[in-house]
Parts: sequence; structure tokens; C-alpha cells
Amino acid sequence: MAASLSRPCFISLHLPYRQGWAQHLANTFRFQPVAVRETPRVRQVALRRGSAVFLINERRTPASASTSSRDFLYDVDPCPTLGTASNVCFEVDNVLGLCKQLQNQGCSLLVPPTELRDDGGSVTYGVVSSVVGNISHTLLDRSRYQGPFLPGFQPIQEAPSATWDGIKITHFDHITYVCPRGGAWAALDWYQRCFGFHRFLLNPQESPAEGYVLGEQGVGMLLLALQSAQGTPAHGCKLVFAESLSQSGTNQVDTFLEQHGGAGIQHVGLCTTDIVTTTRALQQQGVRFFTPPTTYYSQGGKAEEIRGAGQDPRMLAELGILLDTTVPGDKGQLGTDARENPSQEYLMQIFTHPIFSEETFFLELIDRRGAPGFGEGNIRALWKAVQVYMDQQQ
Ligand SMILES: O=C(O)C(=O)Cc1ccc(O)cc1
Repeated sequence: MAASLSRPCFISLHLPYRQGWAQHLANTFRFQPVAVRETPRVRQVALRRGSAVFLINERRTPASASTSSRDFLYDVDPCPTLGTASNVCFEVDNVLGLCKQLQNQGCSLLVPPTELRDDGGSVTYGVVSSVVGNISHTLLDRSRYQGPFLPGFQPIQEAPSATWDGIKITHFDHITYVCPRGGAWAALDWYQRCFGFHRFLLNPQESPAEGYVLGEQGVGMLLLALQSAQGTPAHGCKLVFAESLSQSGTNQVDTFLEQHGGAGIQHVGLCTTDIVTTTRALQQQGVRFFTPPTTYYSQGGKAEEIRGAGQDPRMLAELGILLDTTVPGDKGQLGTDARENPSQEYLMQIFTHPIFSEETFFLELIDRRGAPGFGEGNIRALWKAVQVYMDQQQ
């Protein structure tokens, strides 16, 4: 029987020695530091916005023979030479049972089921390796824990971040992996078999047998998507697997593989209920976003499409926000189309520049107005915007 996982509890980022990125995330993205764990060798900080939690892991000393792979609690050390998002923690009911089941399926258990407790109660967790690059999963049962984050962490009593700062981020919407060539179907199969995720089609153009192939106008990519068993496309956690089909090596997927040193998490979609205000507020904090090609807003009736969705094309163009109405909801049933009010379903997206010094990991804001999938126009616009950015970097 496959496991039943819910929304991610946290996504773990690892930074090489002394990058101070926790402060950056707190300052620019206005994530609230909620808990910290410090040892002479490592610093782990949990930052929250809505129910989205990033765990930032940093070494306080250069990695050496004396450092241990167990330095990072609730995680393993990917020994990064560059910033990487390498662990996604899921809450589960039965850590022991799931770890045993995963081992029987041939999965590699990096941390066996372990219990930790403090005054707030106890938790059980284990860490399992995935089949994609450096990505591991912490499986956590915290149903017996009442503390602010997790045992081993000290709460940070800071003034709550201003609720008037305009940033409305509610939860993790999706996590997009870059897979090696030929690896996306294998990843899909592993998450279905081991974690009980269900396939869902990104949009009506996707063929169940072939996946969503974007193969024209300079884009060469295969996309496949899953959602967690607990939840609908609108409410569960989605995983998107991207694989390059491109002939040239200078595209965002191949560049990720090259600069990251292999497969891994390319971006995390943060759900917002007000993308215009949130984008504006983050831009004022210094967050830099990709700007779509100028033709995006003028070609193919895009301005009418935006107006038809009740949005202002000039405002979206000024901020660089993408809007797609070609993503009617399939409400989670593969191959069915049970739209109630298709004309009102659309989504808006905007993507940050890479967060670390390499062209690897970035964040996305996504504002879903009834559309659970992903729009082709937006994916193509992102692809082109990244292409222009990469050309400028050279
Ligand atoms: O649109 C999204 O957020 C996706 O996750 C789809 C996607 C996947 C990989 C890319 O390099 C670009 C877009």
C-alpha cells in the first residue's frame, strides 16, 4: 500500500559555509524567523510565511573530516558547494510503518526512525533518499508535539512581521524538479509507487501517454505532474518534473543540471492570494523578477484575455506578471474535464531571478483563480525570459 502524504511541512535549503542566507530570506522575502538551532558547527533557522516554512541550514565552520552527516537535525547534509534546496519534509501518520515499507521497496533510508522530545512533546522522523539527484525526504509525525516548531529548536521571539506589508503568501503550491534526460518518467513512477502521489495533467494539451511536451518555438521540455494523495489539485502539494528535450545546452533545464551538478529542485511555487500587491511589495524589498518578452502582452489577443479575466493588462505588464486562461481545471481526475465555470478560471505567475549565485534555484509567486494546472503561454514566456537573462549574463 502506498503512503499517504500531505502538504510539505518544510523545504530545506543548504548553503555552503557562511552565506547568511537566512537573513536574506527574512529581509527581502519577509519570511518570519520562528525557531533556531545552533551548535558549534551548524545553524538551522526555520522561517515561515503563512504555512510555507523554509528551513535554512548553514555551516558555521568549513566542512572538514571532523564534521558529521548528522549535524543537521531532521535532514542530512548534502555537502553543498553551492546553495541547494535538497529536502522536502512531509507529515505522515506512521513513520515506522512507512520507513519499513520504503525499505522493502528498495529505498535507501538515510536516517532510521528517530524519536526526539522536549517540553512541547515528542516527534518521530526518518529521512529517505529519493530517486532524483540530491533530493531527500524527511517523514515526520508531529501529532504528539505542541511546541512552536520541532524539538531541538529554540523559538525566536521577534515582533511578528507587519501584517500590513502587503505580502500575502499562504502556502507552498508546487515544487518543480529538474530531472536528467530520460529521468522524468522514472521520478513520476517512484513518487506514485512509494508515496502514493496521483498523476494529474498540467493542462488539456497534455497527453496521458506522452506527458506535456513543449517542442516548438525554441522550447524543448517534457513536463509531468503529480499531486499528493491527500488533497485535490487546488489544495494538495503538487510536484512537477521537468526534463530537457532541447538540442542546445543553453536553456534553463540543462543549465540547472550543469550548474547544480545534477538533478534537483529548480523552483518552489509560493501561493499568493494577491499577486499584484505581493509582487509590488517584494520588488520594493529588492526582490528581482524575470520580465517576460515585451511581445507577451501585445501578441495574440493577450491584452483582451487579461481584460476578460478582470485584470488590468497595463498593471500586469508594468510588474511583469503572466496570466493564462488556457488552464481549465480538470479537478484531479485524469482525462476528465469537470469545469463548473470555465470562463472564470485562470492563473497568474511571476518568477524571481535565481536566488543563489548560480543559475539554479528560484522562487515563483502563483495566484490561482480556480485553475489548478499550468498554462502553456506562461511556461513559454518564462523559458524565453530566462534565455534572455542567460544571454545577458554571458
Ligand atoms: O510554471 C511552472 O511553475 C512550472 O513548474 C512549469 C515549469 C517547469 C520547468 C520550467 O523550467 C519552467 C516551467
